[in-house]
Parts: sequence; C-alpha cells; structure tokens
Amino acid sequence: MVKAVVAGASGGIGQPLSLLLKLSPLVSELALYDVVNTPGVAADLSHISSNAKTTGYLPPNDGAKAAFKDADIIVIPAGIPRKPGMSRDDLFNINAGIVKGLIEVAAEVAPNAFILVISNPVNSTVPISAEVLKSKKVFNAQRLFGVTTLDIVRAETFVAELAGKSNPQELNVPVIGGHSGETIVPLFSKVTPSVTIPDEKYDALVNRVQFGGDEVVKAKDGLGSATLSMAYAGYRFAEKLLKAVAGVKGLVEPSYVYLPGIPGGKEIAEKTGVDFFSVPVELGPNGAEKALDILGDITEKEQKLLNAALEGLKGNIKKGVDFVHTPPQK
Ligand SMILES: NC(=O)C1=CN([C@@H]2O[C@H](COP(=O)(O)OP(=O)(O)OC[C@H]3O[C@@H](n4cnc5c(N)ncnc54)[C@H](O)[C@@H]3O)[C@@H](O)[C@H]2O)C=CC1
Ligand SMILES: O=C([O-])CC(=O)C(=O)O
Repeated sequence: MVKAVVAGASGGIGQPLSLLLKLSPLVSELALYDVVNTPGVAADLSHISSNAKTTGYLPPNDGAKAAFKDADIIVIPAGIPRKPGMSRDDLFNINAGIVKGLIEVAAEVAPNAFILVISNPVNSTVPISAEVLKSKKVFNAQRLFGVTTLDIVRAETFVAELAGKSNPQELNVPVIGGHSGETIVPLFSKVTPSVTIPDEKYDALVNRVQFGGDEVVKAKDGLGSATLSMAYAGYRFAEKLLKAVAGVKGLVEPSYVYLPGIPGGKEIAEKTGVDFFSVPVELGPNGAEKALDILGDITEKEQKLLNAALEGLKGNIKKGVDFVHTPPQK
C-alpha cells in the first residue's frame, strides 16, 4: 500500500506526472494538491480503471495537511516555471517560499515520506527542504531527493543520436553536479556501453545537456519550460524508488542529495567541498542506501567542468540554507 502525493498537481508537470502515477501498479492512493483545479484533475483521473484511489485537495480547511497525511512519497513540482531570458535562479524569490511551506507541512504530517523535489532552482530548493526538515527534527537525508533525472534522460537521448544508437535507454549516461547550466556535469567517459564522442563534437554535446532546458523554454516562447519530458523523468525516478523500496535490488539513479547523511556520501562531500551534489545513488528500502563515487578517473575536460560546477553550486546551496535561517523582513 503506497500513498503518493503530487504537490503542484494541476500544473504543466503535475498533470502528466499524476497521470503516470495513477497508472502505476505500485501506487494504491494518489492525493493531488495544488492551489487551483485539483478537484477537476482528480475527478478526471479517478475515472481511469487503475488501482490508485485518487483525491484532490485545495488550501481551504488545511487541504495540504489532509493531502500529505501519512504519505509514503511526496513529489513536488509546485512553483513558477521560467520564461525566455530567465535563469533558474530567477525563480528563487517565489519558489523558495512555496517549497518551504510545503516541506513544513510534510514535516508535520508525513515525517517519514520520501520527498522528491522538482521545483526550481533545485540547487537551492533541496537545501531549503533539508534545512526545514532539520529545524523540525525530522530530517533523514536518505529520504530527500532533488530530481535531476531529466538531465540524464536528455544526455541519453543526445548521446544516442550522436552515436547512432537506436535505443537510448540501453545507454547509461551519468550526469552529476547540480541542475542548472554549468552546474550540470555529464560524464561521457563513463557511458556504458562505452561510446566515442568525436573531439570536435564534445563541447556542443556538453552544452546541449547543460542547456537543454533553455532549448525547451525558447521553443515554448513564453508558455513555460519542460513539462512532458519532466513528468516522464519524475515518474522514472519515483518508480525506481518505489520498486527499490519494495525490494528490487540493483537500482541506481543519480539524484541531488545531502551527501553527509548518506552512506558513502561523506567522502564525496570532502572531495568536492559541497554537501549537496548529484551522484548516482543506489536505491533500497531506506531510500538512498549508498552514494556512489564516480569521480575517480574522470578526464581532464570533465575535471574542468566539475570545477566550474562546484563554484556555481556553492553559492546556490548557501542561498538556500540562508533563506531558511533569515528572519522574514518586516
Ligand atoms: N527538476 C527539473 O528537472 C525540472 C524542474 N522544473 C520546475 O518545476 C516547476 C513547475 O513547473 P511547471 O509544472 O511547468 O509549472 P506550472 O506553472 O505549469 O505548474 C506549477 C503548479 O504549481 C502550483 N502551485 C503554485 N504554488 C503552489 C503552492 N503553494 N502549493 C501547491 N501548488 C502550488 C500552481 O498552481 C501550478 O499548478 C517549476 O519551478 C520548474 O522550473 C521544470 C522542469 C524540469
Ligand atoms: O529549464 C527549466 O527552467 C526547466 C528545467 O529545469 C529543465 O527543463 O531542465
């Protein structure tokens, strides 16, 4: 019996993500929370003849608490998306407060839930989430995930295109670091089965993975950012986690996590100098069972990308942590 919650369920990501979760045999109860439209989205999905009992909640009458109560997994795509010309960090002023509020509710009524944060800027919203959970004394790093799966999905797609592979999903393309521009670090030297990226195509491929989000923002021309590919990516991560929790072994996916709280993570935090970082994570009944160090033997070019990523990440992390500890302006 798994209760899943989507917070931001009426949005561009929220609706298709809720559809995928409604179809999952792993989910028995699906609670949809948003500030608008959830009764309609829930009524619509509830007519699908799959297992999950689907309900919608709005803010009145403590709707968030009712939606989140005793959840096993809470997926958060709530908040505003980018328009052309904006960076993910430009979303901070609005989305930081939204995520903080939702995590406060989760801490109170579902302190053991796995929490998957999609809302941008992920580099900062995950530190915000950790700090809120710490302040409520219910933080378990093994249960908090920043969803960076879309970077992996894009990398698989673009590498397969370049290498002439017909099925991108047969490729494993590790992408580490954070989730914005230069903080995204694809490790093409570690692709399995291995591929050869011609030297003259390397920079453009890295750039496409790092700025794939901008490609979609530009194409949508003011109407938002990636939603359908993100719903797929969010579902892919959630499904892997739920399978691992149910006992399936050997499931690994990169995620942006609090390294010092995860077995194997402390060493990576010491090496990189950052506490929040995306690395391949072995999933299991407790969530993130192990952070895998794949930083050894990376190429010189990858080391340069990593150095640039770490610079950017430090500021993003500090901004998130400070946000939780700075008293609101009067
Ligand atoms: N992690 C990743 O790889 C990706 C993250 N994103 C991020 O996901 C977020 C959502 O994107 P979209 O779905 O396209 O935006 P959207 O605007 O279509 O949907 C967001 C939803 O959040 C709801 N919302 C706002 N405040 C809320 C609150 N306090 N509680 C509950 N719901 C609330 C809105 O009513 C809306 O339905 C954005 O911040 C975007 O940047 C988008 C793509 C990829
Ligand atoms: O680009 C954006 O703002 C949305 C996002 O995170 C992505 O598509 O990777």
